[in-house]
This record gives sequence, structure tokens and C-alpha cells, in this order.
Amino acid sequence: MTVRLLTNIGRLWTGHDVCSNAAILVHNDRIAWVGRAADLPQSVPGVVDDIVDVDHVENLGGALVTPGLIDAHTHPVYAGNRYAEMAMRSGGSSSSAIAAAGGGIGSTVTVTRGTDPWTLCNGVRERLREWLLGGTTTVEAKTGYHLTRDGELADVRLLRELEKEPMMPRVHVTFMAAHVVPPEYFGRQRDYVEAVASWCADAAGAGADSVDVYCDDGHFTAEEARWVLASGRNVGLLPRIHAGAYNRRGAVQLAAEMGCASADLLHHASDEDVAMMARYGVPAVVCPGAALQVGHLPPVRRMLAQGVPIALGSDHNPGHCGITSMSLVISLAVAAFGMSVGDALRAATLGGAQVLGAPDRGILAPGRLADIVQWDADHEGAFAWSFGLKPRRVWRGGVPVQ
Ligand SMILES: N=CN[C@@H](CCC(=O)O)C(=O)O
Repeated sequence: MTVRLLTNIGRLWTGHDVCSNAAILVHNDRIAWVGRAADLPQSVPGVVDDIVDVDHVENLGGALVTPGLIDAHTHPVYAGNRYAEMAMRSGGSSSSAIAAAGGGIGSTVTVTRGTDPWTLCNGVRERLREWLLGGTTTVEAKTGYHLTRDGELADVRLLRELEKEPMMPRVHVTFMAAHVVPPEYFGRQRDYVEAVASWCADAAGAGADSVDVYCDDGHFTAEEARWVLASGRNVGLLPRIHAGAYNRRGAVQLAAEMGCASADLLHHASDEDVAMMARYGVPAVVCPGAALQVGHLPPVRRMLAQGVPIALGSDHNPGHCGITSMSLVISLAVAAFGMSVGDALRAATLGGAQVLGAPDRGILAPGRLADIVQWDADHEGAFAWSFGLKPRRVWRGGVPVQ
């Protein structure tokens, strides 16, 4: 049993409220007590008889402390890079010109399929570690660059296994074989959709938490998405959908109809889409890095005004966006989406926890996981200023990771 007292917290942003001169008492992997240091009790039943007997006392030097950040949308299981494609796109090349030059998602699928599992694993491990060291203690991670039954299931298992290693964030695993149609199914899209629907049970068995479908031009129709998501839901996976990234193809309506756990990206969401999300309580996952790359921003202020629950994601993927820092995502959400720092921080903590169905995190309160970050600042406004605020220390389940 380990009891740890974090003291001299200058500003504590709990997710519920803000508190000055605070302290947090951690018992094993959970928060036992949190509040103003002056109110710290002398004894906490079941935790410590006398506060002077605490095993570890850590003075946080008046710093800002928040819950561990949560990245609600990433694609980290891939090999290779597409830097040349990024350079082409930045110079104005179209998707078809990029595809003709051998780029696009298909090129990552080819490289990933041709990469041995050991090398792939090392790359994914390295990426996940970056998230944790940057203060992100939970990462939603999608498969989707093997697009074969065995490859996708191996990706699910890889993520589940990596999560158990030291220095890794918690991982919410999303099975996303419905990313694009792989070459061996060209001209037989329906057969691929049928296959993916039939793989959902195995993905759940391998440890996936969610199922996601890319519903857009050049990907899958709403009808096809319904088939895969319903199959996933039947075996206990939370349904998610890539909606309106490039075009509106009925994905938001489908998310409302199916009660999806999230509708993601939403760069082209209309007023009608936002109203529907508000009416049916469909949470949005918005990703400023990717939106800026695509050149179309989702209507986040309208979502906030209408009460749509919002989470933030990096949308880390090899084709558009290499961000692994959720503090940078918060800065971008403030600058590009017009979110207040408080709303952006909430979306990167509690909002993420809600979208991932993880009520044990995203907030600093008794009984919650002791996923905690001490920042190199004394006020949360620093997130808006810094474009990549650095943590000084990160605790995952009460254990310091640096
Ligand atoms: N968000 C996910 N998919 C990206 C593409 C991923 C890639 O290019 O590898 C998208 O927006 O199109």
C-alpha cells in the first residue's frame, strides 16, 4: 500500500472547479482526498491514521495541476511515414495527384503490412510513450492500416499488450478495419463490409473497446457503416463514426439513430447536424490539428452553444497529423476553434472520459484514478499561450512516470 501526498499545488484545476493552495492525497492508484491544503484532515480512515505518516510527500512548488489529459481520437498503429505526400499537399497537389504518385492511406497499408511485428510494435510503443510524457494518460487508439482479419486483430492485441508495459498511457482500443477498402477488395466493397462486420466478434474477443467506421466520400456509405456498427454493437463494442470530415454523407444522422458513443472530425457538419447531435446527445470529438490540415474547421462554437458534449483529439495519423501532445491540441482548439481555455481543458479531460465511457478519470476527485499532471506553469491560461505546454511531472495511477 502506498500513500502519497502532493502538496503546495498553487492552482488545482480539478475538472469541477479551481482551487488555490491545494493538496491531493493518493492511496495506491486512486485519489483519496483533494482540496485546499488548509483543510487537509489529520487522518483519513482506511488510508492513513496520521497524515505525518504518509510514505511520500511531494512539494509541487506552487505549480498548476490538472487531471491527466485524454486524447479521444488517434491512429497510432502504422509503419513508415508520408512526409513527401505532406509536402505535395502543402504545394497544392490534389488527393488524386497524391494517389497517382503512390500516396494516400493505401501506401501506409502497404508499408504496414510489409513491416515485421517487432518493428511495428517498437514504433507504436515509442509513439504511445510520447503521449504519456506529454501529460496524456489515456489515448484512444484505432487500428486500420492492415485491413485484413489477422492484421487488424493483431493490432488490437498489440495495443492491449502495450498498455500493460511501464511508461505507457491507458489505451482505449478501437477496431477500425472499415477505414478504407483494401486493394484485394477493389470492386467488391460490399464483400469487404460483410467481412469487417463478421470480424467484430473476434475484435471484441481480442480486447477491442469500440468499433469505428470512416463514413465519407471514398470510404464507406452510411448504409455500410450501419452494418459494421450494428455488428460491433451486438458484441459489446461502442460504436463511433468518422463523420463529415470531407463531405456530409448521412453519418451524423446515423450516429443519432444508433446512439453512437461519438461522431468524430465533423469538419463539414451543418447547422442541422449540430442541432441533431444536441437533440440526441451525440458527443463530438473534434481535432484541430487535422482540421487545420484539411482546411475546414468544425462549427465548435455552435456545438458549445447548443450543449453538444465535446472531446478533443489529436487525430494523430501518418497522412495528416503527427501531433502527440494534447496540450498543443488545447492551444489549437483555443486559437482555431475559438474555445475558451476552460472549455478546451474540460474537453481534453472530462469530455474525453465521457466519450470513452471511462467515468474513473478526467477529473480529480476522491475515488477516481490518480492520473495527475503538474505543469510548467501556475495558471491554465498558459495552455493558450504556449502552443505545447510541457509537464513537469506526470503520475499514472499514482505512480510517477518520469
Ligand atoms: N482520421 C483519419 N483518417 C485520415 C487519414 C489517415 C491517413 O491518411 O492515413 C483522414 O482524415 O483522411
